[in-house]
Amino acid sequence: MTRPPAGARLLLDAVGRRYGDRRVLENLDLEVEPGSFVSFLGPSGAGKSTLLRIVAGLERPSAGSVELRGTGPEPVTARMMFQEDRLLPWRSVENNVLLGVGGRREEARALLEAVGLAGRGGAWPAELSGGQRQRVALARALLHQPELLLLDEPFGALDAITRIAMQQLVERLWLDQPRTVLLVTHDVEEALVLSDRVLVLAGGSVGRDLRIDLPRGGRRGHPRLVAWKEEILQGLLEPASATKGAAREKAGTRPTTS
Ligand SMILES: Nc1ncnc2c1ncn2[C@@H]1O[C@H](COP(=O)(O)OP(=O)(O)OP(=O)(O)O)[C@@H](O)[C@H]1O
Repeated sequence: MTRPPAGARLLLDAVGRRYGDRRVLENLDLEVEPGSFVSFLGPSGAGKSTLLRIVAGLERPSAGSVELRGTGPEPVTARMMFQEDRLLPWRSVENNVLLGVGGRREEARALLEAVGLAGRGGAWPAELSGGQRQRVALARALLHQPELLLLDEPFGALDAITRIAMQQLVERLWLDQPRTVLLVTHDVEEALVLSDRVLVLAGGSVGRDLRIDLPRGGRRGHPRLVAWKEEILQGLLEPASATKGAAREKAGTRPTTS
C-alpha cells in the first residue's frame, strides 16, 4: 500500500550540537519524507533526545540548519511525547487532553475513544495505569493534529505486554491519519516493527540508515527482521567492547573471565 504524502518534511543540514567541549551531534544531514515513520537508535548518550529536542524547536543547534516543511503555508505543528506522561494530577483526564485548548470537548472525547479510553474522561490521572496514562498523553498530542509527532522513548516505562499494545495503537492511529513520526527508542525490535526507516546514531551523526520494506502486520518474528535486529544489536555492542579492549591494551591488562 502506498500512503499519500502527508505530514511534515524534515531537512537537517550539517546539524551540530555541543555542550561546552562535548560534541554530541556533528555534521548531521538528514531528510525525512512526509508521512514516514522513522526511528532513532543508538547507544546511551548518542544524542537521540538532543536531536528530537532540536527538531521540536526546544533547543537550538550549535551549527547547521533545521527546516520543517508542512502541507500548507502555516508553520508546522509538532507535538512531543515523553517517557513520563506529564499529566497534571489535579486535572481530569479530559481536561488534561484539553490542556491549553478550550471548547473542543467532543474532539477530546473522540480521541479518548480512539486510544481505548472511552468514558474515562472524568477520571483522575492517579486512577489510571501507566499504559492508560500514556494513552491520555497520546490523545493530548493528537488533539493538535500535528503534522510531526515526536516520541521520545514513550513506552520505556511500560511492561512488555502494555508496550506492544501501545505500539499497535500508535501504528493504527498513524495508518488512519498519515503524519510524520520520529521515534527515539532503545528497543531495536520496536523500531523495526513500527518504522519505514531506522537510523542508528553513532559518533554524532547517522551511522546506519535502513529502509524497512517488510509489509506491516506480520513483521514480528520475520526472518529478515530477526536478522536486522541481530546485526543492529551487534553494531551497538561493538563500539563498547572495542573501547574496553583499547582501554585494556593501554593499561596492559587482560580481560578476566570470572
Ligand atoms: N542540557 C545539557 N547540558 C549538558 N549536556 C547535555 C545536555 N543535554 C544532553 N547533554 C549530554 O549530551 C549527550 C547526549 O544526550 P542525549 O540525552 O541526547 O542522548 P541519548 O542518545 O538520548 O541518550 P539516552 O539513550 O541515554 O537517553 C549526553 O552525554 C548528555 O549528558
